[in-house]
Amino acid sequence: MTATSREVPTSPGEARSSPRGDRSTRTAVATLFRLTAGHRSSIAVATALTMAGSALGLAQPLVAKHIVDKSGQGPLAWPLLLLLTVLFGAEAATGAVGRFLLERTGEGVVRALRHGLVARLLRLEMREYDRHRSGDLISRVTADTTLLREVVAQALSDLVSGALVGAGALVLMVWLDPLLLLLIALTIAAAAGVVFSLLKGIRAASERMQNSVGAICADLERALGALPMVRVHRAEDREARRIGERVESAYSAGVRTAKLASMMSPAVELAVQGSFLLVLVIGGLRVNGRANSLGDLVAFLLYASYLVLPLSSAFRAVGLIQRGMGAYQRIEQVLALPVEPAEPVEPAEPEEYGEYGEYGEYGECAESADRGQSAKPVMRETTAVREHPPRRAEESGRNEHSRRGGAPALVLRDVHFGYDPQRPVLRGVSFDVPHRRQVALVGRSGAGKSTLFALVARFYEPDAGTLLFGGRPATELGRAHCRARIAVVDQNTHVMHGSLRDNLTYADPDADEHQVRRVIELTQLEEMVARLPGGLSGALGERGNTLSAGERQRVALARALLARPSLLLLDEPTAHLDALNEAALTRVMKDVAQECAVLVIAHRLSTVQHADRIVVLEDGRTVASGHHEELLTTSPVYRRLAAGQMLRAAATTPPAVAVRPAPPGTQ
Ligand SMILES: Nc1ncnc2c1ncn2[C@@H]1O[C@H](COP(=O)(O)OP(=O)(O)OP(=O)(O)O)[C@@H](O)[C@H]1O
Repeated sequence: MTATSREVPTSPGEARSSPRGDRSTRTAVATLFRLTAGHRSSIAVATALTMAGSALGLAQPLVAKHIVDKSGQGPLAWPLLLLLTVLFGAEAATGAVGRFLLERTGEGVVRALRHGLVARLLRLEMREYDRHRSGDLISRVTADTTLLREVVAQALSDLVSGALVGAGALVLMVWLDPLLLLLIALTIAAAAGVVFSLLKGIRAASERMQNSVGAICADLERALGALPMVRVHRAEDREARRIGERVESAYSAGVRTAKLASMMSPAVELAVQGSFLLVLVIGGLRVNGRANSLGDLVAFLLYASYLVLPLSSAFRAVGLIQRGMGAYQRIEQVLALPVEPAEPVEPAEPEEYGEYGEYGEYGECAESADRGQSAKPVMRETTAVREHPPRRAEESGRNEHSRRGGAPALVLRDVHFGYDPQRPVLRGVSFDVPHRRQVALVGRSGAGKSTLFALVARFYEPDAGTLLFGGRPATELGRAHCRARIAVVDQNTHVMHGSLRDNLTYADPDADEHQVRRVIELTQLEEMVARLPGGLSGALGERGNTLSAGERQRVALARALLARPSLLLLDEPTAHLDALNEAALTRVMKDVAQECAVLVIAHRLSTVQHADRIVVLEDGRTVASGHHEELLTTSPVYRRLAAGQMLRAAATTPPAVAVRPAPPGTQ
């Protein structure tokens, strides 16, 4: 079974139609069996073994009865004793194998759930990550499944073996002494009443406990993710208190679960001991009155233990299942979250492949560029990237076709969007990003520039309007194809724990050494690589926090270049750089823009001055577009931006003090 198969709801609609709100034990047991749908053969074998074990166990009292009855009449019946030993050994062996199979089933159920959860968590609709705390989501894959594993492994075997042995014992007890059985049944019914009255509380407490554990993970992640800020503001105690409250809440929910579960124990004990007492007293009286033999009493007592003990473990199993259902409910909530819908895989199109190979012909295009770019950097990149092989041999031929085809790399037509439908962020954005051009996006903070990037990356879908990639509607191309065309370097440059090489080749794991070295050279990371212990194989810390912000940004840019996108999205890539590095990177970007389309969010005059076109965003609308000088005269909004704080002057001098950047998340 996989977690995304029919057994667990995979969409909100399915989840709504599932009996999630129904908290009855019957539903819980039904859920447990539903979860084991892919393990039916193992369960069947385990059940057969358990039945065999039960039969072997049930035969023992009969043999014991004969041994007792015969011992009064003559010498000890050795063959019967031997038979009893064999029966006991065989029962133990079959029981052990059966139990192992059931426990393995429990592990299998949890494995499938974890696979399903991980697959789902990585594919949720972007809005869901805005709505949920990642620490809590992670705890559902770890803490909740761990609890469920214990429940499934233990409760399933207790339920199956308990039900089988109990049923067998019941039949034989009816045959031996129906009256005694009735008395036992009444005692058990009383215990069952107590147990079932406690189940709802156990489930609620367990759910509260798992929620608190999720909150602990989320709050701890919040604090560790912003540790420098926590330290600087001396908030360790405050954070510890905050997380401590969650710990207390988990503790009290755990204690309540334990209290309710332990209240079950006396009820179950009472049923067990009461049953034995009843059998002993009433059965003893009947032996005295010669209604039954002593052997009958011994056999009945043994059967009573076979009935009562498994039933008591079945009661405990039901309690355990309710605890597990608290955890499962949390798992099910995640499995019901909407994921990005699957889209049909588009057949390969000439335009598409052409664009991917373009860095391979960097130099050639630079030479044919008609915009009078400065020769020096272009020449440098000519040699640099000519050695960079196209991804496919046939691509270069298609490149020409695509370039002459001429559809812009990206077109936005009257795009509207709001994270919340009541609060639109984009209210009519239209512009083109032609191939081999650099378009700068400027606007005040909150104007919607990053939101636009999120739409281009298809993290969200526009409420209205159209996005076209290479002349084709984004919806027609499919998300994967749109994303394969782009690379993004944003302000939160994502550097992951792992080696520098892993980080650089993330988009293209098959990139060869030469290609990696070239992008390192392009982004001027050589010095950093030489300094890093282990060089390219050197480990970067969690979120790349062993690097400076500028280094992280250049690593992200190198990774983007290695991906050879047809559209490069840059969010002020020079933001963390000093004047020297800024100038170098600006040159690189200019050259990159000769081979692919570049859309750059700009906060600096130096960035916009190098752009082929500037698009001005104001209140979610494109209000002007053109060249820097042109806009200075035609657009009051742009003039304000350029004159005011929004477009910071190019850094002509490096910052006086190199500030060690805080890890991402604190920025
Ligand atoms: N995930 C989100 N959920 C809800 N609202 C959001 C989300 N991201 C951004 N917003 C809101 O959308 C608006 C536009 O934000 P956006 O980040 O696109 O602006 P921006 O132009 O990139 O700003 P800046 O220049 O400061 O980075 C803001 O009002 C912001 O609060």
